[in-house]
Amino acid sequence: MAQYTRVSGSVGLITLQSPPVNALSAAVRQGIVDLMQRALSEPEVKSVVICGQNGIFCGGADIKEFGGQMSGPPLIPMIHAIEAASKPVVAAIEGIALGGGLELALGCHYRIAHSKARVGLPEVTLGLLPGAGGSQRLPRLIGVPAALDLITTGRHVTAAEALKFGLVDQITDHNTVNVAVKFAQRVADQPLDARRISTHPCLCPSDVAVLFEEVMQRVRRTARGAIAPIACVQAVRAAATLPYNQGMERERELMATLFTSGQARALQYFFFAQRAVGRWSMPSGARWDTSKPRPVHKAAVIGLGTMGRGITVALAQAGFSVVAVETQEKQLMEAKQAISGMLERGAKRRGVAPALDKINYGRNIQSVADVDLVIEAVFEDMALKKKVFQQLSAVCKPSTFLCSNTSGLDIDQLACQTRNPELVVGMHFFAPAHVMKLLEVVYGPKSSPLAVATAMQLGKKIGKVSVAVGNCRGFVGNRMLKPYLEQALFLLEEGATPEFVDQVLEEFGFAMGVFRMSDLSGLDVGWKVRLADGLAMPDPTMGQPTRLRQGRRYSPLGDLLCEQGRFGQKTGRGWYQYDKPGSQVAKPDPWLHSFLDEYRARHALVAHRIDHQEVLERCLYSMINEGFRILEDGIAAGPEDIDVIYVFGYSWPRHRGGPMFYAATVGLNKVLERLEHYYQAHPDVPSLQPCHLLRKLVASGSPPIQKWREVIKKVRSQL
Ligand SMILES: CCC/C=C/C(=O)SCCNC(=O)CCNC(=O)[C@H](O)C(C)(C)COP(=O)([O-])OP(=O)([O-])OC[C@H]1O[C@@H](n2cnc3c(N)ncnc32)[C@H](O)[C@@H]1OP(=O)([O-])[O-]
Repeated sequence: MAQYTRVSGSVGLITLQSPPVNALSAAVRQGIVDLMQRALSEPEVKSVVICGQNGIFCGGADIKEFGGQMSGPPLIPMIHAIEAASKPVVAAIEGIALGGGLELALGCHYRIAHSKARVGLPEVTLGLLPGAGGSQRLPRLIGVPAALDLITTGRHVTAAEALKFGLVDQITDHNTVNVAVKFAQRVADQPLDARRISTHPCLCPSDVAVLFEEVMQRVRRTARGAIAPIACVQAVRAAATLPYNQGMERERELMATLFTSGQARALQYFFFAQRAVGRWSMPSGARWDTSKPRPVHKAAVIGLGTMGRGITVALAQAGFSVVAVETQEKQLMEAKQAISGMLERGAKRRGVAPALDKINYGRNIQSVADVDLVIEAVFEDMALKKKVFQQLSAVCKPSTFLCSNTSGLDIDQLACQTRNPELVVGMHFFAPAHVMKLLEVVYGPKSSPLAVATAMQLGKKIGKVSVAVGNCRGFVGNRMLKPYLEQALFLLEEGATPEFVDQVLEEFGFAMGVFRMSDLSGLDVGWKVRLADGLAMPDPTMGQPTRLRQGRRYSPLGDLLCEQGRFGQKTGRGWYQYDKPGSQVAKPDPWLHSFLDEYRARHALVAHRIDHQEVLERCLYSMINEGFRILEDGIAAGPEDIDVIYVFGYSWPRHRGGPMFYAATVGLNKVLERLEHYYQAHPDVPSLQPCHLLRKLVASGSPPIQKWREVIKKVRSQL
C-alpha cells in the first residue's frame, strides 16, 4: 500500500506502507503507480517526494512473492514512468534503500538520504541481479568500477559512502522527509533532462575491457559455482557497451535465467532460514517469544587459547566489558599481545578506536566474581572443564550464567558441577571466533529458557547468527561432520586419493575439500579425541581387527598419519605436503600415495575406480542422513537450523541452501535409494543406514521442506 498527502501546498508526498520493511509488494507497486498518476494530474502539485513509513524507505522487491505467480504492475515500467515524469521526483531515503528500493530511488530525479541510512543492491545474495534497471542505471550514475563492486558483492554502503560515489545528492541529520520536501520545492521549476539517469552515457574508465576481464576472473574464482555474480558482471558489461534500451534487454534476459534457477530458490530459502533460527524453541515448549533474556553488562572468558582470544575480541568489539582469565603467566602475556593486535587491526579496518580498555586481564579465577556471564574456553578435556565449572560455581554470583565453548562435550555433565545448573548452556563458537558468524547455543536437560534466551541475545549483540540446539555428542555441526569425514577416509581405503575427493567437494562449492580442511585445522585435534574415546590405537592383544572398532568399520588412516607426526599445515605434512611448516599451499604428496598403496596391500583391499558421483553421494548423503537423525532426536528444531549451521560454520555453499535443502532439491526418494544402495555395499557402516525420519518423509510423498516440521512432530510423538 501507499499513502498520498499534499504537503506545503505544492508537493505530493507518496509514503510506502508495507511493514516491516516497505517491500515492493503488488499492492505497494499498484499504490505507487496510482499515486504518481494522481500527483502528475493535480495542477497544484509541482514536485513529488517518495518516502517510506516508520523511518524505512524500502527493503526492495517482496521476496515472498518470488515463489508464486507474480501479479500487479511490474517494477520496470513503474520506475520508467517515474523517471519520465514531467515533475521532479525526490526520493527521501531513511533507514534503508535496498535492491528494488534503491532501483526505485535511481528512477527518481534526486535522492536525499539520512546520514544513518544504508543503501545497496543485494540481489546477488538472493541469486538475482538488480533487474529493475539497477544494473544499467547505477554504472551510469557512479561509474563502472564502483557499480561492479556494489552489484557483485551486494554490500550495503553508508550514506556518507553513497554521497562520495554520487549515488545520493545530499545527506542530512535532520528529518529527511522535511528536507526532501523543501528540496522538492526548490527544484520544482528546474529542467529534468539531465536528471534522468537512463539518458546518461555510461562512465567507463579507458581500460574498461581489461577491468571486466579482471573482475570476471575474480568473480569466477570466488563464486564457488554461484551463477548470479557472473550474470551481474555480464549485466554491467552490457551497460558499458550497449545503448540503454539494449542494455535493459540484456538485463531482462540474464534476470530471466536467474529468476527460475535452483540457486535463486536456494538463496531465497536461506534468507528466510536465517531469520527462522531466531524464532527458536525447545522441546519443553519454551520459545523465543515467551522467554525473556537478562541483560549482560560484564562478561568473562576463561582460557585464552585460540578460541578464548577470538571470543574476547568479539565481546570487546561489541562494547562488552570483559574479564579475560588465563592461569599461565606466559600464555597470558602472549594472549594479551595477540588480542591487542586483533583489536587494533579490526579497528583500523572499521575506522574506529580499538576497544583495548574494555578488557581486564587476570590470572586468578576469583577476578570473575562480579560478572554476569562467563564463557569457559579451556582445553577440550572433560575433567578440566568440570574442575573449572566447580570453581566458577563457587566464585561467581548465584545469578551468573555459566557457558562452555565446548565443541561437543556433554553440557549436562558440566551443569551438574554447579549450584545453578539451569544457568548453564553451551556457547559453541567457530574459529576464528571473532570472524566466523555461527554460534551454536546448546541447551542441556537442565538449561532454563532464561539462559538460552540470554545466550541467544548475546550472540546477536556480538554479530553472530545464533542457533539453539540440543545436547548430544558434537551437537549439530560436528555430529554431522563425523560420517562425512568417515566416508572420506573409507574412500581413500577403497582407491581414491585426497586430491580427488577434495576436487569433487570443491567443485560442489565447499571452500575447501575435507582433506585440505583437516590439514588446516590440524589432524591431531581429532586424534586426541579418538584417543580419549579409546578408538585410536586399539590394544592388539584384544584381537580386534584394525579396521573394525566398537563393532563398526573404522579407518585408522588419520591415526597412522598422526603417529608419524603428520599433523597437517603446521608440521608441513599431512594429507598433502607443504614447502615448510605453516605454509598454506597444498601439494600432492607421493609419499602419501605409496603409504595408501601399502596400507591397502596390508589389508588386502583392492583399489577400485571411484567416480565423482560416488564421492559426492557417500560424503554428502551420509551427512544428510545424520541431519535427519538429528531432527528425529529433536536436537535441531527444523531443517533451517541445520542449514544455517552448515553454511555459516562449515562453508557449505550458500547457493545450495544447506544440506537439508540440498536433499530436498535432489529428491528425498533418490537420497533414500542411494543410501540403501551404499548401506547394502557397506553393512558395517551404520551411518549409511537410512534413518526412520527420511523413510517417513518419503512415505509421506516427500513434502516440500517448509512442511517437514509437521512430519517430524508426528515421528517424534511416536517415539
Ligand atoms: C525483481 C526486480 C529486482 C529486484 C529485486 C529485489 O529487490 S530482491 C530484494 C532485495 N532486498 C534485500 O535483499 C533486502 C533483504 N532484507 C534485509 O537485508 C534485511 O531484512 C533488512 C536489512 C532490510 C532489515 O534487517 P533487520 O535485521 O532489521 O530485520 P530482518 O532481516 O529480521 O527483517 C525483518 C522482517 O522483514 C522481512 N523482510 C526483509 N526484507 C524483505 C523483503 N525484501 N521482502 C520480504 N520480506 C522481507 C524479513 O523476512 C523479516 O520477516 P520476519 O522474519 O520478521 O517475518
